[in-house]
Amino acid sequence: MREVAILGIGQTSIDEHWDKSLREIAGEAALAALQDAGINSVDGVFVGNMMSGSANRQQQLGAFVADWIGVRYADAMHVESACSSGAAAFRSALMAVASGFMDIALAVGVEKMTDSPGAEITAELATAADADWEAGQGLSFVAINALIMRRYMYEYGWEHHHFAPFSINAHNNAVSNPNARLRSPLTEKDYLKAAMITPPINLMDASPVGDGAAAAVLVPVELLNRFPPRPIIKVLGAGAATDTMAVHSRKIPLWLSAAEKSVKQAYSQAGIGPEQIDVFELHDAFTIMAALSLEACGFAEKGKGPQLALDGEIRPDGRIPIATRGGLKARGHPVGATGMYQIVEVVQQLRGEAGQTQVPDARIGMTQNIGGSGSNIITHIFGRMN
Ligand SMILES: CC(=O)SCCNC(=O)CCNC(=O)[C@H](O)C(C)(C)COP(=O)(O)OP(=O)(O)OC[C@H]1O[C@@H](n2cnc3c(N)ncnc32)[C@H](O)[C@@H]1OP(=O)(O)O
Repeated sequence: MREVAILGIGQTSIDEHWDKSLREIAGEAALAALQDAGINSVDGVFVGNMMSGSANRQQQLGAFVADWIGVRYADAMHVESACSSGAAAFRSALMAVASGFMDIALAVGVEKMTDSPGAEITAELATAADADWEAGQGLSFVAINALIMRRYMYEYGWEHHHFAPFSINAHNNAVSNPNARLRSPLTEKDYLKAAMITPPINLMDASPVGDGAAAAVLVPVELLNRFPPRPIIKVLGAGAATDTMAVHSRKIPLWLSAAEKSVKQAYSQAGIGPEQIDVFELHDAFTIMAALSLEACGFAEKGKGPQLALDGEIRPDGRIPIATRGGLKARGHPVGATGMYQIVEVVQQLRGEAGQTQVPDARIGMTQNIGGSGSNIITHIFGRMN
């Protein structure tokens, strides 16, 4: 396998982009990544997306995006893995470049959710759950996560207000991110008085829907000397694992086994452990998911995730900074694009380009993108080499 580096990154703002089509959003991020890389053609295009078939009546996003950005005769494909489609596209591009199948690959994550009315978005999102045993019984993603959070609070003795620091950290970090969906700071009082959606999850525990795209260009490290000098950000480790589709089939519903398995693969490839991670963009689609992800990745003991947040250790100056550009909670969660936003943001941190929420001396960063309720989890670790 060849070592792989990130040559360029690009992203759009996350918003209700009524003025832009699916192809325009994807193209904006892809062309920004090519421009950042200083190139105008690639060998392969991998496009992560979850719901364009139903929300935008458009499939075949590999050819669709390649055509729009003027890349002809490339190897191009659409990669779908629910909310982890973005990381799945990156992983596909990584395998193609690492194996030598291609030299330059473009990974794009795109989602244009707000073409659908709210009730339809909820139903489209629920296609990532088990159709027979969850969605078909009327469970939305908010409801599934509410059941998990309620059980977690009961088992480990936490109360709702103990989850506030996850949301406050995310919202406060998003204020200085020009691409974030929600850019207002948040206080504990705001968190506590937010509208209840599905108890115990209120509006400030949930990520918002939105439209956006993010992209990255991957090249083998051995070819970097063809390009002008730049900060070298290398992929140090990658892992992926699945779990049962329905949460009720799991022996331990409060433990993200797929996160544990995928992160172990990534740590092992990188030759490091959680103590070496300087910044972690995790999948805080709901505050409970942030707690579970921190535990499964070795940053907190089982049932103790909220303590890290209460102690301030998740802030940019803390032990394990998370959601440094707003996370899914406030940067936004255009589902199939989210995994690529996480990667772009970690690259920004390692390049020292994260502005007011820059993590001091960040050298190693990790991303973790969750599909379904933990049924498909993809982890990547990146390192700054110069
Ligand atoms: C594995 C996984 O990733 S699963 C996760 C998949 N994603 C989800 O399930 C999405 C969860 N979120 C949602 O479904 C929706 O955002 C909801 C239900 C929380 C809110 O939706 P709606 O009630 O339709 O909100 P609506 O779009 O009408 O917005 C109303 C206001 O709330 C704000 N808002 C909407 N969502 C959020 C949010 N999550 N946090 C904070 N503010 C929000 C809007 O900006 C708007 O503000 P304004 O009145 O100042 O303009």
